[in-house]
Formats: sequence, structure tokens, C-alpha cells
Amino acid sequence: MSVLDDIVAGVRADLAEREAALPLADVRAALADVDPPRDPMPHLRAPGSSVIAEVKRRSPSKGDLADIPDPAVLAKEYAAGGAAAISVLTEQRRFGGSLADLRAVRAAVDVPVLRKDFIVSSYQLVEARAAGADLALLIVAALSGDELRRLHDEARELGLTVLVEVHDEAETERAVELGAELVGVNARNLKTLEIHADTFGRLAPLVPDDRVKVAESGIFSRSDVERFVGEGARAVLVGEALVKDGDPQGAVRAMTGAGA
Ligand SMILES: O=C(O)c1ccccc1NCC(=O)[C@H](O)[C@H](O)COP(=O)(O)O
Repeated sequence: MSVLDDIVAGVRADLAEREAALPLADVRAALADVDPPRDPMPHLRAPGSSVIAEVKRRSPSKGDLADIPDPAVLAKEYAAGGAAAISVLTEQRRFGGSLADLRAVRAAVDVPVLRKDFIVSSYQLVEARAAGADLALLIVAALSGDELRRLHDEARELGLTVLVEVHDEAETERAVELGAELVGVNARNLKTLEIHADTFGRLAPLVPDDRVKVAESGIFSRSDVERFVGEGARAVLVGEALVKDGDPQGAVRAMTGAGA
């Protein structure tokens, strides 16, 4: 079983428990009380490079990264450093995240918040919006063509902006055909978990320039950001480097280029 299959199997098991405890209709009912979604696209389309800063406690590739006792405190630091959006890893088993983290972050900052998870069902999208998410991640490698299209449409109907994540040429073609407005190229090979820094440069030319391209994973410095911007990225998504930095606000500021 691949790492992705293993993660998704765990996600499905946890999802079945939540669905049994709280029917979809009840989660939908909570949408009536949630803040309207924040649109990340004007900031992401503006000239310059944007940083999407991630709340990430641990990962399959690196193990424990940071305790993060209060994700709201970290998110406020990210926002003060100029993050365009905050990504919250809500997967529990392998990343140590939760929807409670997302709620806390959304309440603490004014920037849009991404639910970064392994989304395979409508239930997770409704949950995401009900918890305040403004964006949701859809990983092409985890979904069939029909699932991807249906979840993309449903996310849009909920008012969520969708970050469609790709790892290779075939997935990029699927994302482009889908009409994805925001395309994330993840440099982490999902079979080996190794980072291949040349992935963005290889796949970005396959994505039309009217889409916003995001470079994801393995980004540690302003020079990494400049490399990807030079290859067509409007934004970078950064986890490990920021959660391990003693000065997350300064680290985000430096990555945006404003700290220079
Ligand atoms: O981070 C992992 O080990 C990982 C393994 C398998 C699937 C997804 C994984 N990470 C999710 C992400 O996409 C990253 O958290 C995100 O791009 C930030 O990456 P980094 O800056 O390298 O922490």
C-alpha cells in the first residue's frame, strides 16, 4: 500500500466515525451560522509573491516537527509576517491536526484559511466550511476523475476556493481540464516522500498563465521562493521551515521578500 493509500484509509475510517456521530444534515445546518468565505484570489493574483503559511505538527516524512500547543498564536504570527493565507493540516493520525485547530486559526486571523487534508467526500467539504475554512485542498492523486469533478463543483457551491494539487504531468492535465483556478504543484513524491525541487519547473509550463500556480513542499528560504517565482509561481506553501523557526513572523516576512 502506498503512503497516500495508507493515509486515505485512515482518513476514511475516521470519517466513518464522524458521520455516524453527526449526520451530514446536522453539519449542513451549522453552515447557517458560519462567517462568509474570504476570497484569497485577489491577494494571490496581485503582483509579487505570496506565502501560504502552514500549521503542521508532524508528518509521515519527517516525524515530529513542532508541538504547536496553540495554533491560533502561530497563525497570528504568520498573519503579522504577511502570510496571504494560512494552511491548517487537519488530518489527525499522521499530521496531528484537527478541525479544532482550523476553527481556532480562523477565529484568530483575518486572512483566508485552507483546510489541508485528504478530502475524499462531500462530508469533509461541508465540515470544512462549517468550521470556517475559506479554501479546501483536493489532491488529484487521491481521486478518480468523477470524484475530482464532483468534489470540485461541490466545494465551489459551498463558496470554497479550491487548491487542486498535482505531482506529475497526467495529474496536471486533469487539473487544467477541470478548470482549476488555483493549482498547487507538490514537490514531494508521494511514493518515496522525497522532495524533487525540479517538479515545479517541469509542470508549471503545462498550466495556463491565467491560473494561479503554487509551489508546495521543501521550501526553506527566500532564494527557494525566488526560484519558483522565476518559474511562474504566484505563491509558495510552506510548512516545516516555518513551524521550526523560532521567529515564524520574521520567517514569513523574509520569505515574502519584505524582510530584505
Ligand atoms: O509532509 C509530508 O510528509 C507529507 C507526506 C505525504 C503526503 C503529504 C505530506 N505533506 C503535506 C504537504 O503537502 C506539506 O505539508 C506542505 O506542502 C508543506 O510542505 P513542507 O514545507 O515541506 O513542510
